[in-house]
Amino acid sequence: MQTAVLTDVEEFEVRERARPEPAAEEVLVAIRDVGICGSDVHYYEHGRIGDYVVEGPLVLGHESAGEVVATGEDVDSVSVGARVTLEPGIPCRQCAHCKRGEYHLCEEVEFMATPPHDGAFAEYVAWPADFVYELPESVSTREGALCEPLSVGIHACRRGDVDVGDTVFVTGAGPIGLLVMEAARAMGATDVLVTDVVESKLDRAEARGADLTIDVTQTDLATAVDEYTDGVGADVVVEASGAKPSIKSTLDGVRRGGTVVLVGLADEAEVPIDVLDVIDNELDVHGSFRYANTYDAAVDLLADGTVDVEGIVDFESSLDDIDAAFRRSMEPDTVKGVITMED
Ligand SMILES: NC(=O)C1=CN([C@@H]2O[C@H](COP(=O)(O)OP(=O)(O)OC[C@H]3O[C@@H](n4cnc5c(N)ncnc54)[C@H](O)[C@@H]3O)[C@@H](O)[C@H]2O)C=CC1
Ligand SMILES: CC(=O)[C@H](N)C(=O)O
Repeated sequence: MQTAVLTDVEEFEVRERARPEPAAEEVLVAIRDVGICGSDVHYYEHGRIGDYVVEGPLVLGHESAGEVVATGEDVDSVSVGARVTLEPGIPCRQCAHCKRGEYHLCEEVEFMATPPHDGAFAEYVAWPADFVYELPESVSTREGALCEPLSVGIHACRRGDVDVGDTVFVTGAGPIGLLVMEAARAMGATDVLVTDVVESKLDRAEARGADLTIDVTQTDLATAVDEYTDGVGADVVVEASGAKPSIKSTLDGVRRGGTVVLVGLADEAEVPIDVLDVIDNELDVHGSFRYANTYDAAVDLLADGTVDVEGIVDFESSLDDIDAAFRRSMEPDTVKGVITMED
């Protein structure tokens, strides 16, 4: 089978590898669509993300979906021919976190395309049957692949306890910010405010239903949020840019007693925030890391049309053109590219 292997910084090779055999509890999936995530692009450009260093050939890609073509002998939950989306993190299933249901916090999790674990830019992937989710007919494999970033959005909104009638303020209109916006709407938020520094990203957010978009290079964020909320502030702020000034500004947008959810990963781990502000205004500040127990909800939201992930996709490309696809993904206007493999 063909795989796109990252062999060096900014260097892919499309290589032949042996097709994997599914273990007893696994299914073999013929991959159809794989989204290109910011983290894939980061590994491509820099060969590392923080302490995760690419030390050998690595297959990137963790936003994937395809068709089951074989099942291991113990699998009865899914059949050959089913179209499925693959949840990319496999936990140990034994530790205290796994047993509490917070399996995304498992220290032993093996996450696709996070060194040393290979990802899904490959014709076939063998994957545990309990971490694939069947797609109904109305959901394409391209949409199925985007259950991954949608899951990040769902989890962030759950962390923020987004509720009916809330005003949610999202900083950063990349794929994650846009899907936080979609998830917040699905959970009942009535007003969604979005910031960015790139005009086309804000146009996209507006076209997808943001009630107010704020270009923070032109407009003072605190004033804009104040005006929109009659001086109250947003109930929930979700930081989805990873930009240091944006992280600091979350406290300017949230109401007293409100919640800040930090999703964006800053280049530097330390970003000073005003703790007196947090205490005085009794803010809840939550980290949000990946997701757990979100895929069923993501598939349902796509199936009934509550959430539209197609609107974040800019282009589709093939495994053979993966290098050009990654270069295009590095452009500031691009939100999401998808690698598609024909059957
Ligand atoms: N906590 C988690 O589990 C996860 C975290 N992430 C992180 O979330 C962040 C967002 O992910 P993507 O949407 O894929 O990234 P992205 O880089 O595509 O989008 C970030 C957006 O923020 C905008 N931006 C830059 N500076 C800004 C500022 N000062 N104010 C407002 N917007 C600003 C950029 O123009 C861009 O549109 C990244 O930091 C990523 O590493 C992504 C996935 C999972
Ligand atoms: C941080 C990322 O973008 C990636 N999706 C991950 O969960 O590791």
